[in-house]
Amino acid sequence: MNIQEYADRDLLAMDVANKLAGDLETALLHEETVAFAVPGGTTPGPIFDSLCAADIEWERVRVVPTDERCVPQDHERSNARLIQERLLVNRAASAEFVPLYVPSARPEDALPEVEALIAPVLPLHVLVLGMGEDMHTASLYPGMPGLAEALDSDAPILAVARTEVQPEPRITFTAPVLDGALSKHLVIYGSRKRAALERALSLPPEEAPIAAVLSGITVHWAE
Ligand SMILES: O=C(O)[C@H](O)[C@@H](O)[C@H](O)[C@H](O)COP(=O)(O)O
Repeated sequence: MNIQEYADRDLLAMDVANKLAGDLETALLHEETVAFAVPGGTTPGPIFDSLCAADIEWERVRVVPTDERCVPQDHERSNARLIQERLLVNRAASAEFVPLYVPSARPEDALPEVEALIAPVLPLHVLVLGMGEDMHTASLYPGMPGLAEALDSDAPILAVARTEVQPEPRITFTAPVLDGALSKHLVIYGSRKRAALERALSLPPEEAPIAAVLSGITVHWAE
């Protein structure tokens, strides 16, 4: 793991967008199609705003969420909506979006259909993650039911029940899929998340799920 510090969040967003464009371009030299996994939340928007204009062969890029809230794509909490509105515009509009959520009575009922959608996309080539102050990443939360499975499952995705910290059920990539990405980036802002990351270095993934994906990752941090 290496940490790159930035003077402010704007500089971070522009530089990370450039680095991601470079990673995607490199992957496109070796692969016919490239899988690019991105998080939801409040952090990635400005990076997307810069990255969407990158002059790369977006038509060969498949964009997939690292995790998804089980809500309709037009819902304000949908990661698919965030990605469609902020990343898949401008030149990046020609990329293919692969959803992690499809409507179903229960999230777990949709897993076979979603797995069929993502199987041709895997493995992940370029990955961006966020992290909460509780050291969760994607929808892998400390102490959540099913975390042990999510940390070492052979299944690429899991349905995660709603908890007090997340108001809706989710679908998430499992830790081995995220950790196996060829190029991994974590973007965090502020001293509290920086301290949480430092704590995670000495904790097991069961207590700090981010610890399951830190090998070889580049951390981008601004206050
Ligand atoms: O669907 C999500 O919410 C993300 O995938 C989640 O893992 C996010 O990256 C962290 O919760 C950090 O969120 P912020 O960027 O809002 O701090």
